[in-house]
Amino acid sequence: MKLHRGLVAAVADALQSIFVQNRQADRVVEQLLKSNKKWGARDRAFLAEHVYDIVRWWRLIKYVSEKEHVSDQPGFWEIVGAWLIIKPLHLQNAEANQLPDWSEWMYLRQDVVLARYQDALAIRKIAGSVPDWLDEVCSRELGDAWDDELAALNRPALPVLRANTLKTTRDQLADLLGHEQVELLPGLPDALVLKKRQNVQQLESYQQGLFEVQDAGSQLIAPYLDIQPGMSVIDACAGAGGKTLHIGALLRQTGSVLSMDVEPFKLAELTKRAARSGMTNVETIVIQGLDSIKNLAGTADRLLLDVPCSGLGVLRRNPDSKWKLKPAFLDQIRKIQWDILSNYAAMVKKGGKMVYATCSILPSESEEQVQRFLKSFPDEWTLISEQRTSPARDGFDGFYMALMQRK
Ligand SMILES: C[S@@+](CC[C@H](N)C(=O)[O-])C[C@H]1O[C@@H](n2cnc3c(N)ncnc32)[C@H](O)[C@@H]1O
Repeated sequence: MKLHRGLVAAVADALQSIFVQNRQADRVVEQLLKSNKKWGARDRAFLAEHVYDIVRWWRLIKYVSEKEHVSDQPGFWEIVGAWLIIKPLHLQNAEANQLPDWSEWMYLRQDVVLARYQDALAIRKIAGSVPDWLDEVCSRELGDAWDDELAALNRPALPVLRANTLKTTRDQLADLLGHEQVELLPGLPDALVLKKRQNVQQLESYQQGLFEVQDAGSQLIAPYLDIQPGMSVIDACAGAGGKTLHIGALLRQTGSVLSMDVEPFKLAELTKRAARSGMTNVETIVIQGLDSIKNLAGTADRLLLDVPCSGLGVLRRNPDSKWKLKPAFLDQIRKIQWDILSNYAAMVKKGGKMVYATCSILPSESEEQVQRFLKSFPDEWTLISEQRTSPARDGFDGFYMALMQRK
């Protein structure tokens, strides 16, 4: 594809917004696409793909362009140029681009970039493009499995849809979207994978609430609660409601769902999404300290704790979090997870069940928290089962879930 100066400049500007102004990659791309309505489909795809690829391979590209130690303004044009040079070697089936003779690339030496690329391949944290501290933490916690997980987390994920069974079935949805566009996923009764990336949220079927975009790993969590009709379910870290909506579909308008969070704006979004999905048995509560939890002691048949976490299981979708996460945040978030698990469990009735879930590949946020909980409350709680999805093994995002029962 012939390179257009305007598009390359837009990629460089987007990187500046992400790395200098610290903005979220998906927001930056969305805004750029919205404000450049004249770009055709190929241009739009070029911009989105190149921004995400460069964010994903940021450390590797800085290394090959000899900017490894420039943290502030590394020269975004040269970064884009270096990526265009190594991309055909680094990604399968990537189109090669002839770099035009533009002044911004005057000092970019193709031979140096290619030689440094070969050197980089021998150093995991550079070839796999992760910060030193993250490579150390993951390698310590996962051992040899980290190599494969890292490789899988660096592959972009295709969008997975969940048919909203309050309004349709998976087969009807596949008919509507076109069978050539989608694939089924064995073991996930409501899931469809889109064969090609596209903005499905613009489709009328989405506006009508016939489906949600939800990764396959995430679609395993609500069913893990073992929900029966008529139950009262609390989703205590409900956010904008991805799992609340799935719980609603499993309850089939029987029973009730109480969705809680500390962020009112997320619950407001949840309420809108629930209305679109046709779910009528949901209420929301903004958590204001532990009193909100104590008031609900012993009221839930089922409790979902989809706790805040590092998000290291979903790096395929949010590659910029590799650069935004900090070690101190990990310590802080583990403490919050423990506070939630040890305090919120009291909302479950005797004999009721709870799922503790994370989208992290780290045992310290997942298995180890659950083990600590079971050791701290041996007379009250028992583990029924636990499960992990692995980006390397399953091709899903990396989720963890543990099902526990109150004695
Ligand atoms: C992993 S996200 C939840 C995603 C959501 N369940 C979904 O499926 O879309 C974790 C949520 O926990 C919320 N949170 C953070 N601290 C909390 C706390 N102390 N109690 C309850 N929720 C909390 C965050 O605001 C965030 O929405």
